[in-house]
Amino acid sequence: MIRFDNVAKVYDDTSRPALDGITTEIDRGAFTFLVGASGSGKSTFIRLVLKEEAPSRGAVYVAGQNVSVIAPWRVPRFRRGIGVVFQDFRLLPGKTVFGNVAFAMQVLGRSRTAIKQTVPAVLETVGLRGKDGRYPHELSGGEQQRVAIARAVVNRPAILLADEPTGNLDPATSMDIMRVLDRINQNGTTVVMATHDGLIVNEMRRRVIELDHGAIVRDDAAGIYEGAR
Ligand SMILES: Nc1ncnc2c1ncn2[C@@H]1O[C@H](COP(=O)(O)OP(=O)(O)OP(=O)(O)O)[C@@H](O)[C@H]1O
Repeated sequence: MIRFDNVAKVYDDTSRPALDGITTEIDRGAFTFLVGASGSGKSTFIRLVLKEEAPSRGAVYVAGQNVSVIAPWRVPRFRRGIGVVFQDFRLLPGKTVFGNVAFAMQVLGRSRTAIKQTVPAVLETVGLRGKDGRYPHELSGGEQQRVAIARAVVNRPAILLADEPTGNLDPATSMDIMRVLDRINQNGTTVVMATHDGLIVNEMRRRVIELDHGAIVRDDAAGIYEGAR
């Protein structure tokens, strides 16, 4: 589903590569943790999958396609196949829970009927039944992240990328969010989650790819993470 073939990334204004010779493959339907200390390259990995950055060397393939050769006018359609969740939720403050999730369908021109059918079902999946009329400031952090996840998956992307999705949440709330991500993965979505939270990684027992200074230093099928080296 996602393949990195000897990928290096050097940002223009730095000399040290953010990613340095990464070769790895993530299967369709897998749940994969990307771990490592701050600055190890996790977010860069995610940005390359999204074609927000271009590799300086090597190639990134998503669903068999080399992302470097996707024409600019095709990039929006390419990104529609990928849901993204961030640490800071990034909800629209002036829209309700329903409105935030519906907006992701509206921008694709989906019908009102489709939106009315789909949004409640997705809110149910993330555990937000009954909260559809609330505004983001009326929700806990965990609930806001559930809205962000609902918005990311409402158009049924093949891949969900989560960059430190539990970074602003307490341990119990973080585990609730992990159960939501796990459910989405069970429904067939390939999930890649960047984190430095060893507690979560050790609880979930999924594949762990560990980065250190832009290189893969460990890749375990049902790994644990002791924390940053
Ligand atoms: N836009 C940029 N321009 C220049 N250098 C960058 C840019 N983005 C990241 N870097 C550098 O690339 C390296 C990897 O950063 P990256 O954000 O991918 O790491 P990370 O593992 O996601 O860290 P964090 O957990 O702190 O988000 C770091 O040295 C960082 O300073």
